[in-house]
Amino acid sequence: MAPWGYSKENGPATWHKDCPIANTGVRQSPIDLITTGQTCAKYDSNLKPVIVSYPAFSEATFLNNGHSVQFQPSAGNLSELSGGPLTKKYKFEQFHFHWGNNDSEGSEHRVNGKMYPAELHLVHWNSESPNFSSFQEAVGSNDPHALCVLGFFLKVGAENASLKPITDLLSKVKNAGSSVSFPGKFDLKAVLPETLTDYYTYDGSLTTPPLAECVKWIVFKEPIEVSTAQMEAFRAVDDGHGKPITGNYRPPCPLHTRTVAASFK
Ligand SMILES: NS(=O)(=O)c1ccc(C(=O)NCc2cccc(F)c2F)cc1
Ligand SMILES: [Zn+2]
Repeated sequence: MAPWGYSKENGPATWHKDCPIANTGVRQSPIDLITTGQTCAKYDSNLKPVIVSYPAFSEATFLNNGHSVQFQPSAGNLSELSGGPLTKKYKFEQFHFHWGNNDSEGSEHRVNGKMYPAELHLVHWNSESPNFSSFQEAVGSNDPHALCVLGFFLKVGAENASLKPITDLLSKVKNAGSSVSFPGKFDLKAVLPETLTDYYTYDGSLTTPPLAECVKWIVFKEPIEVSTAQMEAFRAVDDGHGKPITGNYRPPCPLHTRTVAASFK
């Protein structure tokens, strides 16, 4: 089978062929985050702010893998995540984005059915587990919280100066499979809202094959602003079949018996 993607021929509705968990899994991601009514997110006063320690990355690769663009620092990076719903410390692995070809679609998670134009995923793995000692092993470990992904919605507004080094690099990785070593330092902390207090959290999966059900998801309520020009820069990145990547987002999956917790009222 052709490698998975987001077209009619290889998109989310076909992934079950190589990845049965797509249809049989009961903790698949993304989901629609419902804030009122029966199955809505439930306020949990025990949920603490998320704590990130992201010293500026000095060595990293920026890659177009044909289904997203990904920023991956060298293995030595010391960036860590803790707090929030987590009981362990997590190591930063990479960040990447999901986006649409217009401002009314693009995010993977939705809020009461509303999609944002894009979503940023900061991927981490549990560095304190005795069962694995790398990201790859964590994904394959069957540990329900082997990974923690922080999701941030992007919305169109003012130019985001902190993300400019990334959006300015998109033209350099236009072709699928191309990568560049990131020039200089990148301060990821500056991209995020100061306070990481208001978020939804639930147990889910990778949103792309192998769709492993090993992710503690933390999706922040407050979107990050980017300019129209910055959004357009994502939409010019190619998918390896001579077309721009437009709509590299999976539709929402059934909640099943899961509950979503909210750290805010
Ligand atoms: N969108 S998301 O945040 O849910 C997500 C995060 C990471 C990956 C990933 O690393 N895939 C490649 C990969 C690498 C090593 C081992 C794997 F199993 C694997 F899928 C996929 C989806
Ligand atoms: Zn993602």
